Amino acid sequence: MKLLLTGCHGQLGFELQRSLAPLAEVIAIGREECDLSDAPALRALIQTIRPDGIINPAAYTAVDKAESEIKLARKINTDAPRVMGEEAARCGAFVFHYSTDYVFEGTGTSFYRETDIPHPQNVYGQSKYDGEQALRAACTRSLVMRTSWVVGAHGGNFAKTMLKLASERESLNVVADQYGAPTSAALLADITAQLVGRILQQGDQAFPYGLYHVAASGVTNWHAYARFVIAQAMRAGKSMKTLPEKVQPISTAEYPLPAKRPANSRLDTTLFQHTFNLRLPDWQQGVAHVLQQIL
Ligand SMILES: NC(=O)C1=CN([C@@H]2O[C@H](COP(=O)(O)OP(=O)(O)OC[C@H]3O[C@@H](n4cnc5c(N)ncnc54)[C@H](OP(=O)(O)O)[C@@H]3O)[C@@H](O)[C@H]2O)C=CC1
Ligand SMILES: Cc1cn([C@H]2C[C@H](O)[C@@H](COP(=O)(O)OP(=O)(O)O[C@H]3O[C@@H](C)C(=O)[C@@H](O)[C@H]3O)O2)c(=O)[nH]c1=O
Ligand SMILES: [Mg+2]
Repeated sequence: MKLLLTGCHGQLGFELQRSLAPLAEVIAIGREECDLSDAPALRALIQTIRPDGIINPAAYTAVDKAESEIKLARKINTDAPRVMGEEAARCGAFVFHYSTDYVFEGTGTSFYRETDIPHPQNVYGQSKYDGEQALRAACTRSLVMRTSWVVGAHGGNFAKTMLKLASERESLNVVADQYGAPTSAALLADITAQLVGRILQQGDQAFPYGLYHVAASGVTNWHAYARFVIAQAMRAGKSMKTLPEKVQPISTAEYPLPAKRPANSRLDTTLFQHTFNLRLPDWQQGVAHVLQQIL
């Protein structure tokens, strides 16, 4: 089996290179090999490689910058998945794709299910939602995993930002009214490999393609998450200028940014866990493991 893996230098792409390696021949591409905003180049590449499967963790993930780079965000997050779906359908390949909690409006406190209607509040979220739809419409053999707050040892993320800021400043202000679950890139990569392995062994006649919510279990907010990360770093012997109790809880209104974030990013993962008979560990486990690697 031959797999085409995009975004191989990103958080998730890096972990997928590891987790997919024992299963198949993996052709891992980064921006150097193919600029995903160039649809004809992407089409040509897929036609040349003729993969059995496309795994697409590549995305435009700069949430605030997307507000002013709308066209580019749409090319990468909407048009590229559409092209992948069209070309996969043509060569009989399957597509695994990732999406985000930011497709939801984020009101209330209940856990979002796959049947809830998205209502993105920012350009990134809209471009990712449109990408899910475009891919699903173009290719029935596509699996979309919506996840949240991805954290990995390789690449940029909130936890690393907090470690850096806490080593430089005496105190930090972090929003305490946005709720969700940090999900480790390694967990998503391991799950992806499990599912690819099933297709490899059993074929995909009965494989339940579709849309699933896949995030670590439990819930936190960015403020509590920041405190957790700093406390773990101190336990590992790192000196921090900001002590966990010096991380001040603030409201979203007190931290204005170009892109509006959902206050509620809770994802209900029941459908995924039941369908695939896999369990999703608590967010703390994944974050602790990432921190062990970083620290
Ligand atoms: N990060 C998060 O918190 C969350 C992410 N997701 C989704 O999960 C998936 C993986 O995210 P994550 O690994 O964190 O993302 P990263 O930002 O870490 O990685 C994305 C990768 O995509 C590549 N890329 C961006 N633009 C292009 C382009 N024009 N051509 C080729 N490659 C490009 C980047 O390359 P380069 O390094 O050169 O920029 C980067 O390697 C994405 O679909 C994302 O939307 C979902 C929920 C939360
Ligand atoms: C750095 C910093 C951020 N914040 C706030 C801003 C924001 O509301 C929240 C998170 O900040 P970030 O900019 O790191 O998070 P953001 O880039 O919005 O993270 C999102 O990325 C995309 C790709 C996704 O798909 C989402 O699931 C989510 O992970 O923390 C503070 O309150 N204080 C700070 O010092
Ligand atoms: Mg960000």
